[in-house]
Amino acid sequence: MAEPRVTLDVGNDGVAVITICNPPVNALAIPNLIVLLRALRVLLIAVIAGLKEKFNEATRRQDVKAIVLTGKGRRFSGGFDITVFQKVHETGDVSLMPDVSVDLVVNMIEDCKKPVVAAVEGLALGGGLELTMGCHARIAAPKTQLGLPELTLGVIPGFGGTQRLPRLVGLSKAVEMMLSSKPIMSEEGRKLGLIDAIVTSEELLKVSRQWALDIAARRKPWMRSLHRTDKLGSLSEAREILKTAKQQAKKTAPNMPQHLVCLDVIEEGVIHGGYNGVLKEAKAFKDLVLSDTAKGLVHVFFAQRTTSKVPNVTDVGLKPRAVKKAAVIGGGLMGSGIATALILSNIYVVLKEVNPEYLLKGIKTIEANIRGLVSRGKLTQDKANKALSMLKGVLDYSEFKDVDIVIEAVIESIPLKQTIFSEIEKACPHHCILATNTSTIDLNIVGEKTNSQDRIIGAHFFSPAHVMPLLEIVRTEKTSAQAILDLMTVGRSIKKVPVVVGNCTGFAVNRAFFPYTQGSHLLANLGVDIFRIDRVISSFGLPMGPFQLQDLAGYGVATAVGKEFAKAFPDRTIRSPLVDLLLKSGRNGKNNGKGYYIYEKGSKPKPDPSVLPIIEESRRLSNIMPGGKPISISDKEIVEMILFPVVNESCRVLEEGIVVRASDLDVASVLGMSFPSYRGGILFWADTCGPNHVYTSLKKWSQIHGNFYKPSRFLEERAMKGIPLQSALNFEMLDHLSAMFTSLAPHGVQLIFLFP
Ligand SMILES: C[C@H](O)CC(=O)SCCNC(=O)CCNC(=O)[C@H](O)C(C)(C)COP(=O)(O)OP(=O)(O)OC[C@H]1O[C@@H](n2cnc3c(N)ncnc32)[C@H](O)[C@@H]1OP(=O)(O)O
Repeated sequence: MAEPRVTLDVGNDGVAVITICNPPVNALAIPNLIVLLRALRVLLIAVIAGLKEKFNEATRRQDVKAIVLTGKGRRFSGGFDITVFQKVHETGDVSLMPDVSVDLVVNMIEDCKKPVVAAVEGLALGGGLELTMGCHARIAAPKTQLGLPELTLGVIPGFGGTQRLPRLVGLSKAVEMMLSSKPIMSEEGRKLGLIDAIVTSEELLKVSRQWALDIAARRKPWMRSLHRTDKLGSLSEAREILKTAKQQAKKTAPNMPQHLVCLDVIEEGVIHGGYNGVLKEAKAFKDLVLSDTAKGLVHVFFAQRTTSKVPNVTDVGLKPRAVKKAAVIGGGLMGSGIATALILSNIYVVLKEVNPEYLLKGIKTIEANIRGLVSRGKLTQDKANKALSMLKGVLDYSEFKDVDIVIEAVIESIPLKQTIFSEIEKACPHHCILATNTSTIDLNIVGEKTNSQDRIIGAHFFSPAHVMPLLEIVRTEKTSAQAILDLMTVGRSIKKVPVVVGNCTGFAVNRAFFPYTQGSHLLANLGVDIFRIDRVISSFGLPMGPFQLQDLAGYGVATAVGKEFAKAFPDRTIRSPLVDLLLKSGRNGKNNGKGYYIYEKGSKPKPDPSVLPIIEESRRLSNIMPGGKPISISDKEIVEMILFPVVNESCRVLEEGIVVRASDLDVASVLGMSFPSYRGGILFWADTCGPNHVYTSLKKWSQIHGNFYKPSRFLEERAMKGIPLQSALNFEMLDHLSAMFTSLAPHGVQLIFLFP
């Protein structure tokens, strides 16, 4: 028999303790369906139903004087069950959302005839925090996380949070908490008035019970948050705060409707009262659940967690080994960034360089990285000192005898890397993982001169390595599952999201995105203004356009990487004279302050008009403008002509098994290339455009502009069969399923595919 998801225990003191039991995070609902047939729709929202049932019972029972609401397993609740959003997205049926805000939080909890106290520990996020705000008091254990992160899922708080949080902590703080989605700790919550008392974990239930009895006996106030106005300030102050917040939101989150909707809903409550605010919130919440933004963000939420599941690695009973000491070879930009990330997570690091001068430079860069975090308030001075005490600079291998992992981060030279790997094979213990941070060189070549192919692995960080969240873990056919698992564990412990990928030129992210720069150069040579291209791509949601990105990376990188890709994929590489011309004219991007843009200290990059004659020259040399005239193109076409080739290459990456699943590439594109998360990642976005539209567009352009746009076989097949690129099903299975459901259709059975 299934365990009850909500329990009720009445003590001798007359207090009913209602406990949410839904590990691991006590999410507030459990749909128990994998495939839904519309005719047989059954959805069990067990926690919500359980809460309603237990609150009914506690209210009815004569022996109950007061109620305490808590969560099992030292985590109050991680909020509403996000898998229900997934079901809504798959079915388009918003009626799957249970009615909670008024039914449960207002009617059963806040307006309950008996006092209700929340006993909160670990975390109370989203709907979890909203339940507590419906209670008449909140007692918390120390260091409990309290937050409303709904905007990161493309929705707004939907159980009254937009109304009660401003009434408990004041409008400014509430707006900040909701728009940033960042949780606060219970200690801050106590100062703000969100929490009534902080007590130890051991005393939490005892104090909460007594608090509830004290309210019942009128020894403590019986507060209904929704009825309060004392912290809202005057109407004119509130209007000013909301106006400023709206202006900010338009600038910082232009493509995310949930920010402005959230502020409108808050405003409704301030002007027309909390209950009206709750009603408007419920409606807006349901509208937003169905938005493309919510679909993309919810997809990324689960996709990110799925990256931790790697077939034949994480499901074969292996245990990760401890990594306490690491060695980083090379103190350049990447090496020092990697070392920074490691020491920040308490991993002891020896940094090796070839001479004292380079070593000192590397250590200084690490110190500057750490200082930067302190000055931005992201790290305390104590933690900074602790991190720096974990670092030792060395010039030889004598410290390598007890390291658990080596990460090599020297320049991209095959002979140098081969020599280093032969040396570290001898200097390190047998269990040590031998990792390289190469972004282009085949791992089999790097390890060719060793007998340790099973522990050779790629640890591909993205620059700046101590900031960017993605870690591509590159495996060859010979890399052992244990080495992969160990590196995944190191990655998570240094707060990266590890994505396991296969070995090929550029691995997953750089390979998928190599057509990004190429496509933008093609458009430039076809006569499209480069600054317009950058503006359009930024409006689409990338942090900067392709030309500004190239300025940032430096043209030397572009040339070196371009050569590798031209060698690996000659059939689909475009040759543009533009970068050579820029280099010849003494430009090297942001590095030397001369690029497509002008870089002045303290101000934003400005388009540099003196680059235009160089672009004209590139157009003249490439000579691809039809009839010698610039093409006419819409903003939408600019996005598509630059990003559809990326989708096309992503399809090849997927088909070749370089990534385990399509959603891994979505996560990698978001975390490694800053592709907008609200578009769900590169392949998810392509599915929203429609594989057939992507295919027919590429085909049309390939007839005009050549092979660069030629659709891949994988894309063609998916487009022809109308199958999403995200779908993990193979073509044979789909043929079989489609035949099966064609035979069922006359009987009125409609399949809702749940593409994993
Ligand atoms: C109406 C309301 O206003 C709407 C809402 O409440 S929307 C939900 C708001 N809540 C959130 O956004 C919180 C989302 N969750 C998190 O941030 C993090 O999971 C956490 C901080 C709670 C815990 O983090 P951590 O300990 O690292 O565990 P994490 O790996 O993320 O999660 C553990 C498992 O719980 C699942 N999970 C976490 N929160 C969940 C939720 N709210 N719903 C469903 N599943 C959830 C994860 O998918 C994961 O499942 P898996 O093991 O099968 O991959």
